[in-house]
Amino acid sequence: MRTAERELMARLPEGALMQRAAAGLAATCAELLGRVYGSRVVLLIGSGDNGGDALYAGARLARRGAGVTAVLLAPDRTHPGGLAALRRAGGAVTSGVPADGAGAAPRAVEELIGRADLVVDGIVGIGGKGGLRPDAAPLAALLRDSRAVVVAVDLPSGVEADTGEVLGEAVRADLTVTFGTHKPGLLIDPAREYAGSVRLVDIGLTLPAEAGLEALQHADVAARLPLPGAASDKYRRGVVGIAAGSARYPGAAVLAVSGALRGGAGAVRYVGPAGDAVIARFPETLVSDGGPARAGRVQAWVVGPGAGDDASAVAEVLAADVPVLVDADGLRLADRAAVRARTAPTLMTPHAGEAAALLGVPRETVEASRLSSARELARRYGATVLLKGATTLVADADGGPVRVNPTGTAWLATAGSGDVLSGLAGSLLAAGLSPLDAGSVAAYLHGLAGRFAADGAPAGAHDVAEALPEAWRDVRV
Ligand SMILES: NC(=O)C1=CN([C@@H]2O[C@H](COP(=O)(O)OP(=O)(O)OC[C@H]3O[C@@H](n4cnc5c(N)ncnc54)[C@H](OP(=O)(O)O)[C@@H]3O)[C@@H](O)[C@H]2O)[C@@H](O)CC1
Ligand SMILES: Nc1ncnc2c1ncn2[C@@H]1O[C@H](COP(=O)(O)OP(=O)(O)O)[C@@H](O)[C@H]1O
Ligand SMILES: [K+]
Repeated sequence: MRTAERELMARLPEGALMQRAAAGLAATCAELLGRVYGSRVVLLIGSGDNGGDALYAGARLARRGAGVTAVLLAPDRTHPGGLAALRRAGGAVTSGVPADGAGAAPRAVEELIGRADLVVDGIVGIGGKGGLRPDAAPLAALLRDSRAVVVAVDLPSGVEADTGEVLGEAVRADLTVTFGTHKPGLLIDPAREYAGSVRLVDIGLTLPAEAGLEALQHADVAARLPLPGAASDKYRRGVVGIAAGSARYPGAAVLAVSGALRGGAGAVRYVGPAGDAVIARFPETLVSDGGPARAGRVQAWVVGPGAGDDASAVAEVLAADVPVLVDADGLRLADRAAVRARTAPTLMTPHAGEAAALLGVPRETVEASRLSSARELARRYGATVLLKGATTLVADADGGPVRVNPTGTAWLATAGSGDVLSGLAGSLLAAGLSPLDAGSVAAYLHGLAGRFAADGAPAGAHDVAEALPEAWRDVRV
């Protein structure tokens, strides 16, 4: 962002970029207010350009008849042009600095925020680090109890722009207006949750071709879906092997197969102790006795869902010279050296708890730092890692762009939905997708299917699997 901004700024008249940002911001605020004239708007203003954006937007609203007051956190270092514009437009200004530099915001500011219809958070944007400082933190705390709509400028102040971490107090916004491109902090939890809905304002930047973080869209997924052609047969489409389930958890096998049948492979082979349950539900499954090594040929393996303590199946699968997806119990049973020694691709699909166990850190650490956790796991195991949870991330071992899934929904937090995902992703691997594509396309379809299956009401994992064809069709339109 900074590089792209510098290049563009050098070619444009001074302040042009900020005016574009402010115009987009003001338009969104006006839309949220409905009636601008007579509305009460409070601007929270830090010392940088983020505050400048907010001040210019505030000036636009004041010219349309809003009562606008700017609360300055650094009265001596406020963006001068923005402040002058607000004053010219008839806006008011007050200090937001706590009496002793920390603690509570001034009483007058508390009252202002209490009466506001809309608050614009221009405390800090991409220039901030380390959570809000003690002088700014009380303002974020005040917003939590306010009835006003909170609009964050570029990012909710206090979240880490590059990682999605939240290191201390941060603003919780209803909506964030961001400029140029989405920042990781708007896409990855926990920060994502602070942003509310996100609106992107194009300010004319030329962005680098390769980003640190990528989010597939419908067209990207459609282009990666394995579709049968005239020359296809079931073997050419790919056979996926599922080594899952146990006497205790036969359902995991059924659910993994249900995902695999809807992932584009031409056939699904099942090995394990839940063959009867699988056949009863899905008669098209090729069930074989004996371990993975004695099953027929497959183009990819899925091992682990509900597998209990069968370490031998995991070892046999890891020894196979085809792409392998390791999930759930398989992650616990897999030997790290055996994973690292593999020459065919490996895709690991831990949730935060499993990732924490693999990294030797508490679960909360993984949840608080998803991006670095996924990258670190991928690096340590020399594998592609799909980290499940509120935000699903897929990281390759080579450190290239990480894929963030934009379709997830909390309705997916239901037992067995991860088993569906692993079957689905394994099927895509068997159909020839790279682990990065298989993982991110699977997460995308799975998220959509979760939304379709739930549609505002709880859905079980089997409902998610049954909604996968609808997700395919939706993506292909
Ligand atoms: N460049 C452009 O063309 C365009 C840029 N745009 C906009 O500019 C924004 C970036 O502006 P920026 O670089 O001035 O930084 P910014 O985010 O305002 O914060 C820096 C100030 O905050 C302070 N501060 C730091 N950490 C803090 C903390 N934890 N808690 C509290 N305060 C903290 C720190 O203060 P200091 O350390 O000096 O005391 C510093 O002065 C960007 O997000 C976008 O909105 C758009 O207009 C489009 C065109
Ligand atoms: N809060 C959430 N928001 C979005 N998706 C979630 C959330 N919690 C869990 N998920 C998704 O639900 C699935 C759960 O998988 P997993 O944890 O393996 O459960 P199980 O082992 O019961 O199948 C994953 O795809 C995960 O990304
Ligand atoms: K902000």
